[in-house]
Amino acid sequence: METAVEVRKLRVVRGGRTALDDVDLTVRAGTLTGLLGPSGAGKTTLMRAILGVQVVAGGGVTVLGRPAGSPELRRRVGYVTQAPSVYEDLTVEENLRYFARILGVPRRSGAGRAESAAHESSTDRPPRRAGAGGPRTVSVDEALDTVGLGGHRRQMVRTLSGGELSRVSLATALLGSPELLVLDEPTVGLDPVLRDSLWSTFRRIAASGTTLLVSSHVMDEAVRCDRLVLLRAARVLADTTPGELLRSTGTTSADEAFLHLVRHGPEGTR
Ligand SMILES: Nc1ncnc2c1ncn2[C@@H]1O[C@H](COP(=O)(O)OP(=O)(O)OP(=O)(O)O)[C@@H](O)[C@H]1O
Repeated sequence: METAVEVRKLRVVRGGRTALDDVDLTVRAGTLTGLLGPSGAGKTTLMRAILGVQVVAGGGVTVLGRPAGSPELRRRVGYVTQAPSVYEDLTVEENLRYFARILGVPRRSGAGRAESAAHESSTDRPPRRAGAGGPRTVSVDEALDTVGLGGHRRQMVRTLSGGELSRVSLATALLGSPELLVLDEPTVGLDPVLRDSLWSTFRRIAASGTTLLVSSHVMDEAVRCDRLVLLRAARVLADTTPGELLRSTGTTSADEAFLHLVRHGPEGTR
């Protein structure tokens, strides 16, 4: 399988503190990878390095076959930070149309710069990934449907709930039809029902072939991922699958598994 992100011997120092230390990581294309770890573990720093906006002290990051931060990756990689990046005094649809115009994305489905998928329904399919036919454009309608905000399109952003607001930011990132989507703690502060619904959205997006890297400090979200990378104190504690994590630690929840790894180290797994 193709590699979307390759991190080798990455070392980052921020404000005199080692934020990442000798980090190796491979993210395979088309997978949903969870980046988990406690506050301060280095998750945001690693994401920033993948985006190419982090000064690094050693090692390197390759994204979609190019050095992280290469100009040509700008359209191919989407990033949603913890801070909402949409305009409060516009409606949901106005925000999306605004960002679509900047990106040169058409309003309607399938009519973009890409050739493919002109007949895809906008309601039951997530945005599709670039295939042999070249990059495909995700329309405003498709992005709204994918995040389940079709019914809120005329609502002012400032009146949305926290979960809806997160999903507007996610929808704007989908517009560029990124091959890699990097989401920094998208479920923080949301209730379990909303978190569950967002994770279902991530799974749908991944099923369409997009690579997702999603950070969280809620360990139990780990089970929704194809792969898990556990960070602790600037280092990778484990790079595994949810099933293997539980099996190797002899635990029944991701929280317990993490505690087991902290106490006994990766070598202490059964
Ligand atoms: N500008 C900075 N100056 C000094 N230290 C910093 C700076 N930015 C980050 N750090 C430190 O680097 C370490 C990693 O931070 P990072 O934001 O990557 O953690 P995180 O895992 O994303 O945490 P959280 O879950 O709380 O967002 C932390 O110890 C943090 O205090």
